[in-house]
Amino acid sequence: MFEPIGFPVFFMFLLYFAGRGLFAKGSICKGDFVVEYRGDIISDAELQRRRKRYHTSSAAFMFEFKWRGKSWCIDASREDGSFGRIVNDDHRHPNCKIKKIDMNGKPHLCLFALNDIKEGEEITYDYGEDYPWRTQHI
Ligand SMILES: C[S@@+](CC[C@H](N)C(=O)[O-])C[C@H]1O[C@@H](n2cnc3c(N)ncnc32)[C@H](O)[C@@H]1O
Repeated sequence: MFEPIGFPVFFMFLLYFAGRGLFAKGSICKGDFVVEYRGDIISDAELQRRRKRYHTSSAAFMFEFKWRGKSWCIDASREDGSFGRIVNDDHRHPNCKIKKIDMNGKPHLCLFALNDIKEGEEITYDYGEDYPWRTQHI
């Protein structure tokens, strides 16, 4: 698993429009690894099984993606204290980008800084699809 360098690097804060958000405790340089979106790495079949059991609040933590021609999902619905699952969406000015990293033949979703990030700035990335909140607040 990938660990952020120089822990503690983040703090959590409650945003009126998005629930919890992740914020930088110190400055982060462009290109730096920031945090991993951790959870269970599951197949598409397992995703369909879990989807039937989950409440929508848990389903919000299912990250679906394609990797090497197959559909995958990181299920981060468990409150395990990891930071990646707390990062919110910003499709206009994200400061991080998700990259798929191969580790022992399995995909890991890692966030890297798109630009220098200042202390106190919220960590964000573009979730990549259209989400209802994008038209609900500016
Ligand atoms: C992976 S969670 C992110 C952490 C979440 N804010 C929390 O409190 O646990 C994804 C959920 O956060 C909320 N969210 C993320 N980005 C948002 C945004 N820009 N505006 C409003 N809600 C957002 C949505 O409810 C979404 O389903």
